Amino acid sequence: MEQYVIKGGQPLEGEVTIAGAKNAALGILAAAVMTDQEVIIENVPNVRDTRVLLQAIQGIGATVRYIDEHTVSICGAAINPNSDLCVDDEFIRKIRASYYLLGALLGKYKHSQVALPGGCDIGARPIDLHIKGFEALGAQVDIANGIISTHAEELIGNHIYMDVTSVGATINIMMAAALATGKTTIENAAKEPHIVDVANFLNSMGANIKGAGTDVIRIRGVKELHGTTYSIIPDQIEAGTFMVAAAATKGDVVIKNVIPKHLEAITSKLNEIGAHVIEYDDSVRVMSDKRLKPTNIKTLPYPGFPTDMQPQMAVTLALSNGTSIVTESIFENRFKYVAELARMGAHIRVEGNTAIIDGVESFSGANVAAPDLRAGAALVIAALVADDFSVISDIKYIQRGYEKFDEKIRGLGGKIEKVDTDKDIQKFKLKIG
Ligand SMILES: CC(=O)N[C@H]1[C@@H](OP(=O)(O)OP(=O)(O)OC[C@H]2O[C@@H](n3ccc(=O)[nH]c3=O)[C@H](O)[C@@H]2O)O[C@H](CO)[C@@H](O)[C@@H]1O
Ligand SMILES: C=C(OP(=O)(O)O)C(=O)O
Repeated sequence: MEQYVIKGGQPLEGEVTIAGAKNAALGILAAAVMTDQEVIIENVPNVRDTRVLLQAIQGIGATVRYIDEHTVSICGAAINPNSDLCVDDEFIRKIRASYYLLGALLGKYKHSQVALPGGCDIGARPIDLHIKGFEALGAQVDIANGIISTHAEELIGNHIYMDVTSVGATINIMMAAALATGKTTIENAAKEPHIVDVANFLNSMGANIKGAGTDVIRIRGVKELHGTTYSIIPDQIEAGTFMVAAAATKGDVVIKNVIPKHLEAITSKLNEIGAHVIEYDDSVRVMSDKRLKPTNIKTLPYPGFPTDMQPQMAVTLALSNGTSIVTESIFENRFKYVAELARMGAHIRVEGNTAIIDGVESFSGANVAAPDLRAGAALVIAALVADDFSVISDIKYIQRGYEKFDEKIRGLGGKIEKVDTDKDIQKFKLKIG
């Protein structure tokens, strides 16, 4: 089983290039099957979730071809509309974004079947808003034997109000409505950068979507979509993770291929706690040379502080010179890293959706397990700061969303290696000393 072994204490220094956004890629790859023409998608992050989704897309009959490591060609022409279009296997059940195939296939073929989604175990994660959205467009939705099925004679545009802001439901409804008859309005839509990216992608295929990035999205259905070439935006969360890692290790890192506007919530918190962030056109530089200050954080939908950055920032605050309060308002089970971090000497108390963090001067290396994707990344940051060696197991979660994470950290001087066996761990320890 792959693990990371890390020797902490080295400030991260140098330059790192950020991959395409996982959460935009997942929507865009699914939406690519909505035309029979070839779609070429550039800047696709080569992570486990995108590979699993591409396999599923191939599984329903589409032609999928890697042009290079980050460029994928998808052609839906060979999909048989009369097949059951059923997407289900042990891998697809583990990812969240499998549900985008529900909206994409429903829009194009007026029916779809997908296994109930998985994704990180960070809360109950219901899909009622997706279902209500499809039903509002005239689809019948059923769940049986772990499969969600949709079916419609015709999809008809409607006015949809979402009582909870949901990234997934906004994207799913947008995809289905793009090929519905008439006009759909989504009110209280999510505004994350990946919503805008999926909308821009669909528009580049001939869809008519306006207002993405605001809380009212208006979609005028079109008869069909056509092929396109499209480049995915940089990953806001991967960039934020390296920003926080630079600050936590008292390093100096230039993070390249980013959209600084998407990072504002993270930049402003890092500046507030005493790190120094400089923004350039498509990069940011994060520097820190002293112990950081505490602060309070509340996760919120974009443009608020992203829940996907909460664990990484909490690790940084756990090393600050005071008490911080972190409130998680999106997912009810996103503090699972706290027990692991305690093994490294962190002082964090969780009460409901709040973590009270009393900063400590340093962490000590420990053997810990990644409970989910971002918590895993947070534990890597903690290990990069800790005295001595740490071993992080269950890195399969981290690999869901970070491309070449260990390689990129090594490029910044971090002492990390991906290993398989205890013998490899001993070898690393002897090498690093
Ligand atoms: C693949 C992907 O893009 N995942 C991201 C997406 O997840 P995901 O799309 O699952 O997250 P949502 O934005 O839908 O969830 C936000 C909140 O709405 C609730 N909700 C959601 C749908 C629904 O039908 N009913 C309902 O009550 C959820 O339980 C949660 O409390 O956005 C999250 C919030 O930014 C991120 O943490 C995830 O990284
Ligand atoms: C929670 C995440 O992903 P998913 O929604 O795919 O589980 C994430 O990217 O942090």
